[in-house]
Amino acid sequence: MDSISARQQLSASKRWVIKIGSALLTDNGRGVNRAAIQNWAGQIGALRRQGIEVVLVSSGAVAAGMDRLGWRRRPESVHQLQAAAAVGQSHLVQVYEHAFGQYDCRTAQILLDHDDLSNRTRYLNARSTLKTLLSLGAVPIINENDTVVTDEIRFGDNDTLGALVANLVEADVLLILTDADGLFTQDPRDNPDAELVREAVATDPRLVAMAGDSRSGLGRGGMSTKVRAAQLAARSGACTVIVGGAIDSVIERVATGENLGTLLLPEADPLAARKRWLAGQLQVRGELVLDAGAARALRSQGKSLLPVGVTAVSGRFHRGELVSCIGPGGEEVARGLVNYDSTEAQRILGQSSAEILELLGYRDDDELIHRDNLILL
Ligand SMILES: Nc1ncnc2c1ncn2[C@@H]1O[C@H](COP(=O)(O)OP(=O)(O)O)[C@@H](O)[C@H]1O
Ligand SMILES: N[C@@H](CCC(=O)OP(=O)(O)O)C(=O)O
Repeated sequence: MDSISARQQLSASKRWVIKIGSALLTDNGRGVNRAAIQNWAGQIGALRRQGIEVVLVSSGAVAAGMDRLGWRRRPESVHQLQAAAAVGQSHLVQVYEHAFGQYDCRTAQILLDHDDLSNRTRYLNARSTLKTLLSLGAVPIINENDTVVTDEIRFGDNDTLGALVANLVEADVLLILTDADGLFTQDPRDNPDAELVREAVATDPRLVAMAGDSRSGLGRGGMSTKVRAAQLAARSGACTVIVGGAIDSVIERVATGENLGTLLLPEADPLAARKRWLAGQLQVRGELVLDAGAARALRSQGKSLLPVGVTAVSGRFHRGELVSCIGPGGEEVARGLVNYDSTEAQRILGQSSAEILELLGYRDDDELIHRDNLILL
């Protein structure tokens, strides 16, 4: 993929995770930077009006708490860090709520820990809640649940959390806003000759060697966790952009395809990467039996699965879960994320999509499974 088409693809994307780091948010430790938050909220509001959904992953709780408690240096003790996070987090979300309120955007606070994403039930719950919030037009604001995590269950840095959230909500883009203009060939603070990497494949092993640690004393990961986050995000097909959050109108400009910061791309075609990730990630919750025409439409015509081509439904599943599509001869044809739950699927099977509204009283999608969410086997 060349640079122009990859950048243009950003402008066509529909769901972004935006991660904002501590150094940027707290203006290097001088309390929460309200003006910057106000500015990003305005830009995110503009994205939403263009139809792009945004999930925010915001750091800054510890740094904001330290400022409020009058602490100059980041404490060593876990309990002091947790206390600072508790003080800072409530202040942080209050600033966000006020800022987004100016643009008629609702916000929602979500605090996650590692268990929430590794435990199957909690993972699916988190995913459904986030998707529901997005469908309600709210901007979820996520941070690690610092006050309860222990070292064993810590994500450790919000770059990783941002990438896992991008996987969770199947985002197209992970935008990491930081205090450097992007990934440089060496840490630009020590090396004035370091050059900005404009674009690379996320898994390129040279990137990890370029990326160093954090210097601010506020941020945790530095560039190395950002590169690793891009690799994680690429697994579900997301592009990552690492860019300076203080650049004028940065979010809107990246969204128009402007060549800012560092673009890190998934290796394969993003859709193929995402489908591979889906296949490995999720458990099959049920089965749809297809008639011969539907099996052919999926296999050879690259079509979506419509209810009219389904003859039977088994298992209990929710909207968004993975189901298996079985051909009329009993062979597995495909797997995909289903748009209706098992009860709804029972009621609309064999019917044309035009009947969905009458049968269910509402119609979310015409397809039972959209072809973008289908993996042929
Ligand atoms: N190769 C590199 N390119 C750019 N920045 C780098 C590089 N290596 C290390 N860094 C450092 O990473 C810092 C950003 O990471 P960090 O302090 O964790 O920020 P954040 O709080 O936004 O996560 C930069 O300020 C920079 O000093
Ligand atoms: N959960 C922590 C985040 C720490 C962290 O990862 O910071 P950063 O490297 O600036 O994104 C906080 O809110 O302070």
